[in-house]
Amino acid sequence: EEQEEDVLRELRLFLRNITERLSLDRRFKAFTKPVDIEEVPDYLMVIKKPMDLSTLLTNIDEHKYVTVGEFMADADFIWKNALEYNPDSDPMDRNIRHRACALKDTVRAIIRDELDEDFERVCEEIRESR
Ligand SMILES: COC(=O)N1C[C@@H]2C[C@@H]3O[C@]2(Cc2nccnc23)C1
Repeated sequence: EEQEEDVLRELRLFLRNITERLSLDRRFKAFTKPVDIEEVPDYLMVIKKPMDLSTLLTNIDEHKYVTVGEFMADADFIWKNALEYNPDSDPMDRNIRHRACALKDTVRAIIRDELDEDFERVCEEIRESR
């Protein structure tokens, strides 16, 4: 129905805006592109679902997300993967884990501050109807 497509168009605009703002934040540079498997050959042995900000953007444009909750589930893989793959006490691992935690908190703060609960409920009704 046309009104539903209007809602999903607005959802994609909201999700692109969040994703682009995160991509511009220098703290999150390590999360902007997929981890380079040639540079890190064991990455896919440890991490079963790689995710990054550019892939989120592609998914948005491919209409993968019908609710903010579905987007957040993928966004969560970005920081969860970083905590899992970089667990050591050395400064490099601690630094990327700090940035991963900042990413988690920043996504949640933006959504708490900028997502209307009624809008997400309409998206969830569309998801259940399909
Ligand atoms: C989200 O980013 C990450 O989880 N990582 C883990 C990898 C280990 C380390 O840092 C990463 C890239 C890299 N490339 C070459 C040599 N060592 C590294 C980025």
